[in-house]
Amino acid sequence: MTDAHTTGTHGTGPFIAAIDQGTTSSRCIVFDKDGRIVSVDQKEHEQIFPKPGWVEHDATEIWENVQEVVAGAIVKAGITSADVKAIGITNQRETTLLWDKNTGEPVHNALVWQDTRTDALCRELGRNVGQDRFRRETGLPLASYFAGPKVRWLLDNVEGLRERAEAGDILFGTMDSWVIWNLTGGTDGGVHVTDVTNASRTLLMNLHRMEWDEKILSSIGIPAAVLPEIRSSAEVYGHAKGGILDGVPVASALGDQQAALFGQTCFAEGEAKSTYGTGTFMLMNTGGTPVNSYNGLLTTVGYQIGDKPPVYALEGSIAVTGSLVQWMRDQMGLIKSAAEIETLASSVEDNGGAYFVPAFSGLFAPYWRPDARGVITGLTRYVTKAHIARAVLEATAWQTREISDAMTKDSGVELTALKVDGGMTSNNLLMQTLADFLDAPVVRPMVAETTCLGAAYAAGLAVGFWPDTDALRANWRRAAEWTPRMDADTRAREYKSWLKAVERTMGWVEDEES
Ligand SMILES: Nc1ncnc2c1ncn2[C@@H]1O[C@H](COP(=O)(O)OP(=O)(O)O)[C@@H](O)[C@H]1O
Ligand SMILES: O=P(O)(O)OC[C@H](O)CO
Repeated sequence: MTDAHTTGTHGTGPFIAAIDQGTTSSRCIVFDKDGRIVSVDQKEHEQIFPKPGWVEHDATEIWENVQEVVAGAIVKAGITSADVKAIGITNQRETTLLWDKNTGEPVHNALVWQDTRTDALCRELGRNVGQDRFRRETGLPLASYFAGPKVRWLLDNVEGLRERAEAGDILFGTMDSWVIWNLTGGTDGGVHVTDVTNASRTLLMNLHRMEWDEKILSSIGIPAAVLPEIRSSAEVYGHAKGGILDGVPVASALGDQQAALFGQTCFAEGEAKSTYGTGTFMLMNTGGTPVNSYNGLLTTVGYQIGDKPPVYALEGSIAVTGSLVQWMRDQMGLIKSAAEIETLASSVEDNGGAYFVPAFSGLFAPYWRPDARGVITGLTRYVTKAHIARAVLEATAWQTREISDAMTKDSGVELTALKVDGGMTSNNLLMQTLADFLDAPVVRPMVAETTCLGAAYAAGLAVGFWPDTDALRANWRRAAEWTPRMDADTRAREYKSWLKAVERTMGWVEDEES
């Protein structure tokens, strides 16, 4: 089951270049008209952990890496800017940066989506403003995951910053805004924009009006002067200035999970995808109206193509999945590579009674409990590292099952099949376990790089490279499928044990500690 990517030119073009500014790395992929990969370049950046729970990125390093991978991908493809019809942008969402618009210098490292330093601030806002108000206007629960409280933290903690922000010298952006501003000239006329999908993750955008919500801005304490203009996900925002793609239109921006929804061509209501990387994010297209969640999901914008109405989505976000495998490798030393977890887990028949709930940053969907911490339960002397490896993989599958259940309750749509992508989908045992726990088929497309593909598709639509979404659908091809094999009794018994293990994580962190 290999993915059909190759490197080297497909025909003579033209092409679309997509930049994915992700949590652990930045990459650029060049696609041809059939949505096939022509070339890839990728570079990791440093993860900075100044204190427990704090996670930062150096945005200057990120912008340097972006320029490097763009040049790398173009050179590997053996093409020039004249062959590239548009650039699409996709990005890790929520990661928050403030920079000086006169110098282009970040005022502080970016605060990454996993960073929990705003937990106490969120509790305070919840008491003063009320949880319901945020849910109603923005579709999101008040949580440290989102950008708005991170902006407030920076304004409160970087000396003199609030005055500079109020004077109009400071710009806020998630990574899409930072990359687009720099790409289009930076201090020399760079455009300061974001798209509706990224804006829908800030806790600051009114989900019904697609505008910054003035009342929420004033209750969090963020001056409007720092905010980017909110635009659709597929339109020309400006043109690259300087660099290897000088003059090429910058024509899309989508948060990475929404880009994957787009790349998986989930254009019809009820279609869903789940992306298995550092964390896991399942999104379901819910059409033209936002669906309120009563079961711990997020209501978010799926995409908006130019001046067409926005398409909404329900999202279940899981903070720790692939990063648990990394933890087994780097912190525990139980495996040497991420792929080895499959070999180890396959050496036993089952989990030996052990369950691993990786609530390392609290629990995200459907619980939203910052006070939860990780547990391994059911331990006896019988349990070996192979059983733990199995429990690690099962944790990802059970968390997906919980989200899928919540989605069915909120949307009324029963999952008939799940489209998957991301680094963890190369693990066959995990994919089989997922099909077993969901009791539904799991399918993976030929081009597993759906995040970049989605950004490329949106940019291509904006410049007429592809005529419409039907043309994109025609490119989707199945590479692999896993069908359920587990009997219903075993599934029900195991699910019950999993839910019991989840209960054990709650309330570990006392209020004053977090
Ligand atoms: N064979 C595998 N089995 C389980 N997990 C894997 C495997 N290969 C990669 N991973 C995990 O997938 C993640 C990388 O996937 P990727 O989609 O590149 O993530 P991201 O885009 O979030 O950086 C890592 O956390 C890694 O531990
Ligand atoms: O960069 P990724 O793939 O880890 O995705 C991160 C998400 O966008 C966080 O919401």
